[in-house]
Amino acid sequence: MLFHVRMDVHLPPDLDPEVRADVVAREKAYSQQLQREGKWPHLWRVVGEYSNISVFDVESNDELHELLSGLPLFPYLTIRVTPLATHPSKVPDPPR
Ligand SMILES: O=C(O)CC1=CCC(=O)O1
Repeated sequence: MLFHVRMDVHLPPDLDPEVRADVVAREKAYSQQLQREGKWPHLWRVVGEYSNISVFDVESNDELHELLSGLPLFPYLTIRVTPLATHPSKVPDPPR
């Protein structure tokens, strides 16, 4: 199941710089592990914003919720999830 996910990051400006660096480093490691596992196939920066547009490829709503709520940045995120379905006009991917 594919999900479009927008994450807007709201780190408090007065957050201790060491705490900030730690949570950002843990977020990077967590996201890169999920990318390697194929569960987070797209991660894009939104131009001019501290936000990303992502696509997750997971088995269920519950799995997506588990992955998102495990994000180290989760307490600082506004997350909007859009479930994706196949468009009827989509040309099939060529065989590999
Ligand atoms: O910077 C962001 O958009 C939040 C984030 C998601 C994965 C990551 O490493 O940072």
